[in-house]
Amino acid sequence: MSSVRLVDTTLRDGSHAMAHQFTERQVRDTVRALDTAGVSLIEVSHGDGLGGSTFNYGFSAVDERTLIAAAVDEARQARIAVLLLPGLGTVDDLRAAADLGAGAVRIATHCTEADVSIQHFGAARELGLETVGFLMLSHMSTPEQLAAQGRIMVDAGCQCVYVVDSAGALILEEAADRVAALVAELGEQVQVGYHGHQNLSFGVANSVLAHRAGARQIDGSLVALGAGAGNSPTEVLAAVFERLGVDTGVDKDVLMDAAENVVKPYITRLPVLDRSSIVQGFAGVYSSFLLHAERAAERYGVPAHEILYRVGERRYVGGQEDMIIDIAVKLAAGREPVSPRGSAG
Ligand SMILES: CC[C@H](O)CC(=O)C(=O)O
Ligand SMILES: [Mn+2]
Repeated sequence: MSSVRLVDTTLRDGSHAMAHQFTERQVRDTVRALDTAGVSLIEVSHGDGLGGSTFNYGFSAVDERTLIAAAVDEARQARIAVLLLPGLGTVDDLRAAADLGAGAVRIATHCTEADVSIQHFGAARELGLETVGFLMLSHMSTPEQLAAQGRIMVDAGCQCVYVVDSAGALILEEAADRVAALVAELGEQVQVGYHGHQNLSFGVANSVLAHRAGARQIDGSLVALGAGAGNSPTEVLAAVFERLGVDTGVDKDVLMDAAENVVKPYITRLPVLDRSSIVQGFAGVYSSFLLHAERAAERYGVPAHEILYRVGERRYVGGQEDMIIDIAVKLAAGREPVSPRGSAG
């Protein structure tokens, strides 16, 4: 029987959808439920990773170190992972997380910038952490380019490289081909993972194809709680892989219970497939830009989906959140033509 490891990111990618307002009680309850279900890796951090609580990205309600410590305290079998974006989080942040008991780090770079992670992978291995590399906005690179970037991460100490569909833009073989290229490049040496978003509704289907192409770690979030239209729902991934006879080691019924009774009651904004999130998938926009665009839209009286179309055209990447304001200001001043396509609905 083939197998796959389901990794849960409710408490990290879900932080975007919760505007980074997770409480310690929510984190404890969610970790306990995921741990009981048998999920072996649970990610907990500000949505933008260690050190993300800033004016640019949004302040956390509770210091992420308090949340990481609470997660470690609740987990019986699961390992707690943190996310780190080099340049935002530092090696000192990583040391602090390891001191709190985090056992894994996922180091995320734009899909063409793997070299900025080299120092961080080295430090993580010295700290004895499990290491994962995130190649974000993977739709912007060809399979071959991604494979070359994955090689850089692996040579630096990464044990699993992820195809990260940050924009929820990949459709079926576009996801599978990227996974297959990484598997071909990295061989048996390390694993390959897949992180999907639901903006075009392909999160789960792409995850199945990613597994068939050789991915051995797949991300999900309970109730799909995550940026944009959310992530592939962990409880659905568990049910689908069970139907396909793929061993996940998790109990889907416990996960469904956690989704219904633990996570759904605290969600302030359910992930939805609306015009803005569909435009994100269509135009290839970083999912975490959604709330930033909605806030700018309200402040400057312009449509959020128009802002997102412009962001897609300019291929902005994580860290360029301020450009969302720039576009909104220009749209409001009539200095950005509103495309017929964008205003049709
Ligand atoms: C800001 C980091 C980002 O949310 C990582 C991620 O989950 C993605 O790129 O999809
Ligand atoms: Mn994501």
